[in-house]
Amino acid sequence: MNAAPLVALVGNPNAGKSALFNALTGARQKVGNYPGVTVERHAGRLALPDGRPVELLDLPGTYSLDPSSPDEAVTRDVLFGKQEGERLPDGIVVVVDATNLDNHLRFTLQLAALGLPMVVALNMVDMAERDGLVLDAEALERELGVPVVATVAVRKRGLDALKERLGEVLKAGHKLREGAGAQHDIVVLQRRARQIATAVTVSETAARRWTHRIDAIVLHPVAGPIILLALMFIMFQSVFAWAEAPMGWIEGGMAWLSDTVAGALPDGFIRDFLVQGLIAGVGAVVVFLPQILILFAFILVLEATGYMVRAAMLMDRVMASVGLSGRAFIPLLSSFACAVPGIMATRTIADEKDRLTTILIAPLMTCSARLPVYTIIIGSLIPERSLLPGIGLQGFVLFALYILGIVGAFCAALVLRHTVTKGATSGFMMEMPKYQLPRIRDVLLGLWQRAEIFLKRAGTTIAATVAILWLLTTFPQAPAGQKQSEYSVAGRIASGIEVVVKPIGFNHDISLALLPAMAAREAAVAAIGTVYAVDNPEDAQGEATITENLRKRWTLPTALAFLMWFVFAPQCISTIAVTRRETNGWKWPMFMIGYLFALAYVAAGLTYWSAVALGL
Ligand SMILES: Nc1nc2c(ncn2[C@@H]2O[C@H](COP(=O)(O)OP(=O)(O)OP(=O)(O)O)[C@@H](O)[C@H]2O)c(=O)[nH]1
Ligand SMILES: [Mg+2]
Repeated sequence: MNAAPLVALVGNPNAGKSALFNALTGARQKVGNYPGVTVERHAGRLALPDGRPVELLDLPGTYSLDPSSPDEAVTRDVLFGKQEGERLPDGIVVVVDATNLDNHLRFTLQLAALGLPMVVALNMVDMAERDGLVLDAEALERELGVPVVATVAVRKRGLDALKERLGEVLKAGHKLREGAGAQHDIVVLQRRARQIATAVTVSETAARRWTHRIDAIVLHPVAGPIILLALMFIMFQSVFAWAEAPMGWIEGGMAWLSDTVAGALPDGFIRDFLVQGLIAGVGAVVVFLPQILILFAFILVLEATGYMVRAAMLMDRVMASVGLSGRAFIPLLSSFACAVPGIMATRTIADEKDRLTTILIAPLMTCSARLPVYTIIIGSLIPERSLLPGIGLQGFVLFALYILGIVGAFCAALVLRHTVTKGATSGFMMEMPKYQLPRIRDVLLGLWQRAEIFLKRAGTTIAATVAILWLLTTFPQAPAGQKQSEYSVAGRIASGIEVVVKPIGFNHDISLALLPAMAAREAAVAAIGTVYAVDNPEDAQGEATITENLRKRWTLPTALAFLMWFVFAPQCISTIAVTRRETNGWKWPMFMIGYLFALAYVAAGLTYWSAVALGL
């Protein structure tokens, strides 16, 4: 006697598979209005209209056939007959949520390519109707080439038709085409899903229509990446253009504070320490607050509108091509704020080697602590010229440095994935949220948090670093004719470092800034400021003075080499510490330090010598 045919219920999480399973079999599987309710298979029985029995399997929801978590893997293994003790299913019922058609059709398209006997249950049509969304099930059937039945699982609507169509396809039967459905490019899948969704939509609300129209542009194969690049470009131009005025106010405030403290205290060590050391050092960093806030305002707004997920999707192909998991996008994006939360966010990556690769390249994303260093060097030594009307050279260089970090990270990932962290890549799928106008309150709250983090750092790590640095650069006092910045303890340490970094064009100022930059990268700016302050104590302090001195003491090749160093070098200690914690040992942080220093040294050296050769 033949066993009853086996039919599996598959689909995205929260599509209503378990509800449909219960309705069809009379079982009582747990249903819940959130993804991931069902985490293992459940079997039940139903009778087709002609009386034949069918064994029905309820499976965990999954976004694709490249599952990223163990419960999702159950679904794939069942479909490919790889699940132990389970036979290959004779057919599948794909459950899609009618209110979320384009997201769910992505997976449906992958499944259709398998060639198994298949019926689509267009579920939750009641919810769709309530939203003013009318879908044409017959048109969907034509587009997909498989039977489509509209259902409302919770009201048992459409069940008879579903059973009827299931009986038909089981009778007809198809063979499983192993390896078919290999369309892994989710942007392509998404586009096809969107086309179908648009074709079968009879009417919809204005909000949904807009989401589709915008997506057709921002996910377009050519326009999409251009828009993404343009947005990033505008972001970096604005960092320079809009920050100027508020930076001036902060400078003014710091100058006032410095004058007030200097006026209130008698000449001597304490006054110098406070004015030249602490206030000047912390002030040199705090002025960059507006730039950091502008950068984050952009990122927060893009996140809130729903655009970031689209950007992730656009990047997925690039990420996959260097062997990174699509899930790495969010941790890498957070690393633009700081690598520490970025590295912690890699915990969402299930595959160990994927995760390790992401951790190792996270420090290459340009964290916000590099911004002050970049902008002061660029502002001082890159001429303020227009490349094109409205496009400044300075903003362009900043943009290029960010891009360089990203390119460097991708190259590193490619190499790592073929050597130390060899392994297969898994794709990813994400739910596409509707577009929304960002809520001002949320954006302001996010900015406030960033400002708090930044100012707290300035008041603690950076203040401590500049205080120590000032002491080390002030003592011992240089005899007449000797430079204080060279004679002092810090100066002598720097002279030692200089031996190593001179070949890549670094001067004594830079050598002195490298150590405090390990505590916090921004401290490099403060360190350079301190050098000029101790050498010329009678000069005014602040950004303008640093700029003037930089122009006098640095050459363009040196400045470029220094920028290059900051793109690649593994600086701050916190990143190293969090890497140690997340990888449970010293092996990987050591490896990270080693490869990043090597990269930084070579990149800075190449830049320096090319710039010299070009006569810059
Ligand atoms: N209005 C309406 N709600 C439905 C329908 N089908 C399912 N639901 C509800 O949608 C939610 C998700 O249903 P589930 O059956 O748990 O979804 P699932 O696909 O099994 O989800 P996972 O097990 O997480 O993959 C539940 O709150 C159901 O009550 C439907 O046709 N109409
Ligand atoms: Mg379920």
